[in-house]
Amino acid sequence: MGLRVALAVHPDSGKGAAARVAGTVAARLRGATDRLDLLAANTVEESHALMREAHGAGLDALVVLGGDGAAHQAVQFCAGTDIALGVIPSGTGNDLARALGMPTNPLAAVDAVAAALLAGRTRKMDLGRLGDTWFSTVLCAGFDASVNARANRMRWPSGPRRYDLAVVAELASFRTRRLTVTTDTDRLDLEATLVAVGNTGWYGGGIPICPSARADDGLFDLTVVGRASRGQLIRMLPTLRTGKHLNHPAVRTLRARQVTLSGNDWPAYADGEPLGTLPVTVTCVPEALTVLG
Ligand SMILES: Nc1ncnc2c1ncn2[C@@H]1O[C@H](COP(=O)(O)OP(=O)(O)OP(=O)(O)O)[C@@H](O)[C@H]1O
Repeated sequence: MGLRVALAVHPDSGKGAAARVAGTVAARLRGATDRLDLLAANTVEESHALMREAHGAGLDALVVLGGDGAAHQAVQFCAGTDIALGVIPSGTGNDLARALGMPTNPLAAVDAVAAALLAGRTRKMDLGRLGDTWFSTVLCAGFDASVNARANRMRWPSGPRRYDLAVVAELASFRTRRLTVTTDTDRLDLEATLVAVGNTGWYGGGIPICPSARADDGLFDLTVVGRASRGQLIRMLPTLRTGKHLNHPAVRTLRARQVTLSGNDWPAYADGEPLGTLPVTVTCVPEALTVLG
């Protein structure tokens, strides 16, 4: 039996960017496989059904063409299996692709994925787990999750500027809340602005919120921002893009295998997707995912 690969496409990702390159991406991947199934889905449910079907028929690798939301769906299928995940970024955020060091151009990325398939080049990465749901990048709650929710609702603009505008809009209404962060080694009780639990470093389209996070150390890196005035937050915002926010006196960092966030009912977002409300307990599962490249 030869190399069997499925290409999961979320056509809408990146305002239709995925649909525009899907044909070329499929053609380039086909050359590196013995069989390529195209799974183009316009709803999450349809995407899950197609992935389940392909999975049942035996699959060596699942390559996803889309943004972090599409990758999040594919991770659910590959986690804890031998099916290798390839990520070809064509969304607005692409933070998993960034963490994997994939080229940002989808055509360059497909060439990298095809080369990895041909060479059988895979590596393992850790994943976060919340109940039955896996996440690959950052779980966040508080100000950043409110920004994420608002950015998801916005139709304009596309790209990272959408997050910048959502930040400004959320600043006007956001209130700090009591938060308890309990890890296997620490406990913090504080009036908090936000908390980010990073398996990898970036969220929001390239913001290095947990700049020291590594996906192969079996640990989460946490960034917790305590009480900060609107003025302090505004001054902190530009430093988010450079990782300098960690120097701010309101910022605490922790490293842990397991984390419980409690003390309020903030919504939690992971990989840019809503994952319920606090309290949540998340665990870093070492080497839970095989990735191509
Ligand atoms: N096949 C699919 N069909 C419909 N919706 C999907 C599919 N896959 C994922 N989604 C959902 O669509 C939303 C946006 O998709 P996606 O993240 O791929 O694109 P994006 O928003 O352009 O990129 P990014 O998340 O990197 O900013 C996500 O909330 C995701 O859960």
